[in-house]
Amino acid sequence: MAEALLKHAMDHDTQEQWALFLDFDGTLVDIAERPEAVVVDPALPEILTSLAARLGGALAIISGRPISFLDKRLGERRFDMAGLHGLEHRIDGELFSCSPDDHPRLREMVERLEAIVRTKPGILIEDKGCSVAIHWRLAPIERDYVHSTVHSALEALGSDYRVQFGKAVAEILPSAAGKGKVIESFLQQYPYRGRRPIFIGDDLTDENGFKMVNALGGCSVRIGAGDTVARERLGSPSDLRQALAHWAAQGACPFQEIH
Ligand SMILES: O=P(O)(O)OC[C@H]1O[C@H](O[C@H]2O[C@H](CO)[C@@H](O)[C@H](O)[C@H]2O)[C@H](O)[C@@H](O)[C@@H]1O
Repeated sequence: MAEALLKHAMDHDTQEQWALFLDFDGTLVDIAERPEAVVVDPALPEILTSLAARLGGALAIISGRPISFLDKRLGERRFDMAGLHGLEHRIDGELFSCSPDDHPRLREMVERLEAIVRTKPGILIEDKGCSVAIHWRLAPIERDYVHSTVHSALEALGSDYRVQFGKAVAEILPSAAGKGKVIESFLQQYPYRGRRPIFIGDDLTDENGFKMVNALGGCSVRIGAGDTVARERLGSPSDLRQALAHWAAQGACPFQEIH
């Protein structure tokens, strides 16, 4: 009994050291044909809530999606989050948002892009206010067309904006946005401060976050195949959900690198 209590206390101490950062698309949920078609496993919000409690609240979703979208899928104001690749974030209920009004040139460009792709069936424009994603998953043949359209748009917009490529998507966003930077800023604030970061993601946009946590001596985990600087790998979102459920229930962190 004493041994069990001691083990529990040690596990508890160990949990207290980690700050967990989780990407959304392709990481917590499977990739779907269209942005709005993603399906959240009904057990996921509860698993994340238990895990956040184990980690003293140091759990945040770090996504390219708007926070408003993630709240609808995971529960209103339930989790700390960074949305739009870090352009907006919410920590301990306090929201720091990005206003589309601060991006008039981007807003004009979104209108132009919408008009341009209207003639191209299968290309989807996802207008996220302070950024815009152009998807070609439904029309793979249009990949090069989207690349060249985005490059022309960027020439017109200038260096305040950059492109972020992802899975069958090119996104135009303010140059300052980046997952590494926002993870670093979470780590300067309670309850993340002083903890060792773990970042789990699946895509090009997550590489920047992996680099940051590697540099900070943390743990980086890539979901699925592909070149990466992440130091560990899991096969699929379903493998990750299982690992997180186990961690939430048993208290043992499933990632080898941090043992
Ligand atoms: O940072 P994330 O949470 O991984 O978000 C990255 C982008 O994910 C979404 O697009 C991707 O998922 C879609 C749904 O599965 C899929 O149809 C698309 O091909 C993928 O690129 C989302 O729509 C973007 O806004 C996010 O930036």
